[in-house]
Amino acid sequence: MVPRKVDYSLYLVTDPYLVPNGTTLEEQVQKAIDGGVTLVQLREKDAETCDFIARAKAIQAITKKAGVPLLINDRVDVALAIDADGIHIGQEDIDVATARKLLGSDKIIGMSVSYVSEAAKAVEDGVDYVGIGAIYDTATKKPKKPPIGINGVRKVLSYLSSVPRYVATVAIGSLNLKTARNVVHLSAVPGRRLDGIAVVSAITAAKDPTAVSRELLGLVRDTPYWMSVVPNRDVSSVLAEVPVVISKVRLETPFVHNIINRVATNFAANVNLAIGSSPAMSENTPEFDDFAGIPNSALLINMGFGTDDWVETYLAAAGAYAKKLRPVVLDPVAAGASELRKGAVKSLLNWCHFDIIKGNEGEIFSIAGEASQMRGVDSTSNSQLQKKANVIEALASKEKTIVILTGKEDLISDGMTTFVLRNGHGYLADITASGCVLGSIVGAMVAVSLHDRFLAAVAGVLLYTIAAERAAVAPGVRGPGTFIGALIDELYILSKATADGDVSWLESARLERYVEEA
Ligand SMILES: Nc1ncnc2c1ncn2[C@@H]1O[C@H](COP(=O)(O)OP(=O)(O)OP(=O)(O)O)[C@@H](O)[C@H]1O
Ligand SMILES: Cc1ncsc1CCO
Ligand SMILES: [Mg+2]
Repeated sequence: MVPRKVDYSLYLVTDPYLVPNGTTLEEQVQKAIDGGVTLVQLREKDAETCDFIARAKAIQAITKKAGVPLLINDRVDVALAIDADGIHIGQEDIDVATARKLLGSDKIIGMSVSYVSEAAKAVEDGVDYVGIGAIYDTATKKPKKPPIGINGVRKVLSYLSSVPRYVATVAIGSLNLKTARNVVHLSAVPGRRLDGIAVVSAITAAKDPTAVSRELLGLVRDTPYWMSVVPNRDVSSVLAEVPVVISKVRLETPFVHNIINRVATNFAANVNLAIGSSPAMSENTPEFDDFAGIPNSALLINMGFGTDDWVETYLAAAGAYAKKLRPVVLDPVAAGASELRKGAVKSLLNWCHFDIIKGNEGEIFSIAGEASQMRGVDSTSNSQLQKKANVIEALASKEKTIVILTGKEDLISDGMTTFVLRNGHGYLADITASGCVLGSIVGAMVAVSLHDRFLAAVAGVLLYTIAAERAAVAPGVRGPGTFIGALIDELYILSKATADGDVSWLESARLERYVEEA
């Protein structure tokens, strides 16, 4: 028999304990289907068999009317009793061969998997789909295994792309409005992406399951802006747009939420004001949703200080901005300097998407898994340009991000185009937090230039490094101390001049497109 075509895009998995007071599971399922749920799994871990079957019949009346398939969790007998469309089984449940024999070839059989080895077994046994997870820590089910994150999904998808038979995939485990978009689109590997997401609490416990379902379906189906890269960018056309971005910051006063270390806090806040953006420094989780909801907001995560709960704070913040479809910049300060930092960056890249990642050579190489000479928070520069360019192109492609690698020369890549920028002044390496502050400037730029993050990065670096050149020779500047004040002044002067239409300062821009020598 030809397998039926199932739409896995938005797969509701029910949990009777999560239904809000004053409503019923049946009502929640109906509302979820009204919002676009494409597949339903009835999960009743504690129900008596007679109650399970009664409820299954009630749910089936709803799903049948809508033409949505209904699967039963774990219980082949219940599935047979109501002639459901299939079952979902876990690693410790009935084996696939027995289930298939009982159900027949035209029923859907799905299985939970966490690793490639489990996926391989499930494929061999003949399942129709695998539920990959748990992606995040999930409150709805006690995790038996550590959550696998976006990288775990990538591994299973890569494996499945090499299998001749098409086995469908959904991700499961804390998929919600904050996480779904990143998981679906960031986990994609060449030739293969998730068919959908399985959602438990975000829909079952929702006050408005229709609205949540509709929004989740959009996140699954709509390709986010960060999946597409403009090919063949040339210096002159990017340069022509730089003043537009810098002016927009001054005119629109974007809100830049900095989660930043105490060394850099005051400097970064003043620099934001100098270029016309509106800074807020906060690590207070309960206000993140409000901040993310401010129009033209952007988030900078600067992991300068390692506190006990830092990763949780960063994840909460990145999630809040992801939900509002607002940009997030990562400054992985001293990313390779300690095991703690290596682990933190790894977690962040496994759970979140970043629009821009900015770091010095040591930091970026560490994230990319490349050896470098880095020690402490200082960068070194003994890699060849080519090596740097190759590393950041690969990192940008993989993470669907823009990478800025700072140093005497700054390199910026979107994975396809790489620019080398040669402005700046040695004083920038003699003061603390010069890199941190650049991260905050780039946050302001990307807040007004979401559709072109590469341009935002170029605009931020040019404004900052040319301001530094001018500050270094400004009257009264004698060294790093006086330089800091002059740098803030020059950022203010150049930003205002640009908004007033005077862009002559950009004539000193020294940048070129990096082209690998044959
Ligand atoms: N020797 C230099 N000459 C010119 N510009 C420089 C030089 N060193 C750094 N810069 C500039 O300083 C800025 C910060 O880059 P850098 O690589 O020093 O960051 P960082 O080491 O992460 O800084 P920090 O950790 O102090 O915040 C960039 O804009 C870069 O272009
Ligand atoms: C010096 C220092 N220590 C932690 S963060 C920071 C600022 C520069 O990265
Ligand atoms: Mg430095």
